Amino acid sequence: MLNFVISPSLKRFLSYVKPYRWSIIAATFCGLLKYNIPIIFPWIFKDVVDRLLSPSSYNIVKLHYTMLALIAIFAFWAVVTYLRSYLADRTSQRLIFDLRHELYVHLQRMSLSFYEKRRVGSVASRLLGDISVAQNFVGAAFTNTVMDASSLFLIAFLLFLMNYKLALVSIAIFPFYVFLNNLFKARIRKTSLLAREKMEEISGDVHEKLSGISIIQSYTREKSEEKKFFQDNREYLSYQLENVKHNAAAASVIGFLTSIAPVLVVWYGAVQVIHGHLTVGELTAFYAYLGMFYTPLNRLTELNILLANSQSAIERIFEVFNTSPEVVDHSAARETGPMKGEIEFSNVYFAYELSKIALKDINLRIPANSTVALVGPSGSGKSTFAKLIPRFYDVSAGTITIDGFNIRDLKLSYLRRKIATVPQDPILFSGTIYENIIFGKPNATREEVSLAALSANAHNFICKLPKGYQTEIGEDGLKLSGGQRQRVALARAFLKNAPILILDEATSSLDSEAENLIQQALKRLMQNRTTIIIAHRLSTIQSADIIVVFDGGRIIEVGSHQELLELYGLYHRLHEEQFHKMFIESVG
Ligand SMILES: Nc1ncnc2c1ncn2[C@@H]1O[C@H](COP(=O)(O)OP(=O)(O)OP(=O)(O)O)[C@@H](O)[C@H]1O
Repeated sequence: MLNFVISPSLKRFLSYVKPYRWSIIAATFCGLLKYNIPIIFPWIFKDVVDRLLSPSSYNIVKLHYTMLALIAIFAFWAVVTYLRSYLADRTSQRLIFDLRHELYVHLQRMSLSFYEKRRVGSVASRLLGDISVAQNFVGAAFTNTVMDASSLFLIAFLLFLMNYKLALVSIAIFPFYVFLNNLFKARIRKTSLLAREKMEEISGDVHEKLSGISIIQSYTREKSEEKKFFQDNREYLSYQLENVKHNAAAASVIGFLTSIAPVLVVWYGAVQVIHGHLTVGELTAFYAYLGMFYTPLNRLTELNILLANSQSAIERIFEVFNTSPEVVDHSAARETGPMKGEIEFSNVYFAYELSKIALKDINLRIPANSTVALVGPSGSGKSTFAKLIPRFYDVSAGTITIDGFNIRDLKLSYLRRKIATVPQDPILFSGTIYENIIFGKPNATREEVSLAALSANAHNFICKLPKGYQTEIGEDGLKLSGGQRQRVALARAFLKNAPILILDEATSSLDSEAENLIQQALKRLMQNRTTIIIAHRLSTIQSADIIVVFDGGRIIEVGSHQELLELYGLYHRLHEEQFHKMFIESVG
């Protein structure tokens, strides 16, 4: 009935279970008592009935003692029941806690490439959903199997002990029961799986479409979206209806079998009583045991599904655990004290995938405290170049040094502490504005936070908010404008005060006042540090010390604005195009 293989993931899962083995053994032992103690009752009931029916052996004092003893036994049963549930559930909850914690720690260390290959929702579902499903493995495999198998065995033994012919009659139904039960379960499982997969697809879709509702409305796609949802929903309905059909059939067929089993017992048993081969007490006990047979039998037949589900959850969890971060510290990685910020790329090549090289033969020296602007057509490699500096990816060939040290020889935490990144569309987390700014330096004082906000031109707008720095932002809080978000992000970078700044210029255009405030803040932020700007608008970077022009993953021009214009190359062309566009926009 049970079929599971000990895969490497399962082995690793079991290593998490190991510290709790004594609790699991104790829970299993209590479970054995919990499920087997009640089996005493029909046996005693049989004696009581038989003695009552034969007044010669009637002993009222013995009856009282027996019943009192039974109450005491059931009081003990209550204690082991408590212990069984408490120990088993406590163990599995602690196990989930350990696993979830370790998985989260592992996820935090995973390299960017890991997240780029997966949907965040699916990673989160492993952290939250799969771990809970895996928990069943402990309950089902370790405790239920032993408990249920032992009570089945004990009941069958008692039945045969009382009357082997009646025992054979009573279990004659079970092979059919197990066969039909498995048959229906397999069908129900198949349709439930299809339904669950469909629902996953639908919820992914709904999530995506509702987040992008403005696009749907502006392209007036409501009707076609409605139609697509209707089709998906109908497909889901058809799986569910199929399921309903199987469930109903299973309830009727299985119900029929479980109802006729006692009828057969009473029928054949009554004949045996009439012929004097069986006492009434024994028949009553038979009847009661038959009822007790179904609970463990049912659970054992369901165990396969439970084990299959929890095993696939375990595989999914350990698939993440078994993926190691690509970018890691080597054993001799070190910190080197204050950083000046001179960056040098030497013969750097980089490919996200083997077949496609994103950066080719990059050689560039960026002096400390200079401002370097990266320009070039979309997809030419600017962002990739910037991502290599904090080692979000490791170079495929060549070296990158900072102050003469290969960045691979520096501790990752040290390297990243020395680099502040301001992305195009800054990410602010749910929480207060204060918490968002202090993200840049968790031990900063209030004065440092306000100073950073002042430098980022954010202090004034924050003070005007109803709760100032303590205003909640994010999903349930205040929605900040694009410009305000950027200034909060700049305040974060001011607070971090790192010697290297990587700035991905925002592409979305802001009104001129917001733009001015940001430009002023940026000028301040760029002072006295090495700044790398991924530029999308050439107008803002003319004063950069070095402009680097990328095309097709190569650096094709390097120089100041004036020098590059005089080259009449790609920069000149891009510059002409942008100014032409701006001119058309301003007159049109
Ligand atoms: N995570 C990734 N996985 C695979 N390929 C990628 C990834 N990110 C970028 N690329 C590819 O690498 C090349 C360089 O992309 P990159 O983002 O560096 O260009 P870019 O110059 O910054 O472009 P843009 O100005 O549009 O942001 C492109 O061909 C792009 O398709």
